[in-house]
Amino acid sequence: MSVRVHSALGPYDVHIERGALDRLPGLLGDAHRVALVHAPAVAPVARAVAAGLDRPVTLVEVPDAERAKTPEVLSACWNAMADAGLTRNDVVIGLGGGTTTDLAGFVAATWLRGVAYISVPTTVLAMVDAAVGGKTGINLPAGKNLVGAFYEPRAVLCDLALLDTLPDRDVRAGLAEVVKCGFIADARILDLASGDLADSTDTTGRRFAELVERAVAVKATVVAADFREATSSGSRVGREALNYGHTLGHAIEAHAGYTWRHGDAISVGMAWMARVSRDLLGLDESAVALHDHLLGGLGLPLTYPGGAYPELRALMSLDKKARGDRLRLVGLSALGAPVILDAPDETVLERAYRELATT
Ligand SMILES: NC(=O)c1ccc[n+]([C@@H]2O[C@H](COP(=O)([O-])OP(=O)(O)OC[C@H]3O[C@@H](n4cnc5c(N)ncnc54)[C@H](O)[C@@H]3O)[C@@H](O)[C@H]2O)c1
Ligand SMILES: O=C(O)C(=O)C[C@@H](O)[C@H](O)[C@H](O)COP(=O)(O)O
Ligand SMILES: [Zn+2]
Repeated sequence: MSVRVHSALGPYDVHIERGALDRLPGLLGDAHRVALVHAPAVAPVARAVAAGLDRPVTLVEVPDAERAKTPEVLSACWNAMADAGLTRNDVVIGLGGGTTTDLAGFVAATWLRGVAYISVPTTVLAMVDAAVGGKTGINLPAGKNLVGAFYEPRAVLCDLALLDTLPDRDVRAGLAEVVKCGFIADARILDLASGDLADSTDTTGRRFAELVERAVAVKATVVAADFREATSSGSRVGREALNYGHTLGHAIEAHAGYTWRHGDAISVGMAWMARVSRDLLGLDESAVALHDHLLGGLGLPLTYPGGAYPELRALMSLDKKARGDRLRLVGLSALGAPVILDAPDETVLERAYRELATT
């Protein structure tokens, strides 16, 4: 099936099916050359893709995971574009997990001030989230995704067959973003996942495919309404809703030196926000328990060392939702009802964090 994303930069399709990669040759238009930026884990796929395209393809292998999202690797990619002679009508393809698609999208956004980009996500997380919606960029030691651009792909090819080699830990990390979409917008996702947690992780199954489709649909709807994350006002939430669990999650990633999986970090972040939401927004205790049941049941972490809170709090000050000295968090007043918490009570935040350590 396909989901159309109506973003501010024009519509494009996200194709979700086994065999979606077969669509790639038909998407290249008049490109003379292709730069295929890929993760090491999918190098054999990259070579097979390159062999199937009837024009010169430059393979650009980047480091694994968050080690790809650095200024040094970005600069190496720009030099690879120069060496390849990539011109304005040419195409950059990003093939890999969310780290690769975030980087490759930013390369496409910045090379010659923007060339066409096709995203081929190869992890659950990248299919349901990173490759859709136009956020591209890299990290700095000071914080997650601090440098980047909003830039849309020509198309996104979610070939579910590519998940056959994905380690179970990464399948589960990707499902963290799926249940996030359930918590903020689509209760059917919560029913589907809680209906059979083990079956939810079977990437060949029908339940899994529906979870992916629904998460992409949530993202497409949110992005269509607020592409540049600019329309939250007061407690009304636009695209920032997709950041549920991310303020603490990103701080954990930076604190851990980018050694944690993104999905694992936001799992802790959502467990924290569920408790903050209970204390400041009256979120039901049953909804908090559902967070623990779903995230914990998927094998995702719910805690981070208690002593780290002061450093995590300092890192949270650089969150993109912050305004001046004011921290702004995405909370839930109920399942499916995201709310912005502006300058929340600091004692509540710390107490909720300490509660996690004892969960
Ligand atoms: N732009 C956005 O809107 C957005 C949204 C969500 C997350 N993100 C970003 O995405 C990143 C996380 O993405 P991720 O979870 O995909 O991590 P990742 O890119 O590190 O991939 C996870 C691991 O899986 C390996 N891998 C990838 N595809 C594989 C395959 N088919 N078979 C075997 N191994 C494979 C990778 O090499 C890596 O080791 C974070 O940097 C996060 O900030 C961005
Ligand atoms: O697309 C969005 O908007 C999101 O917030 C999705 C998040 O899952 C994703 O991790 C995103 O990269 C976070 O963006 P950031 O602006 O907080 O860095
Ligand atoms: Zn995320």
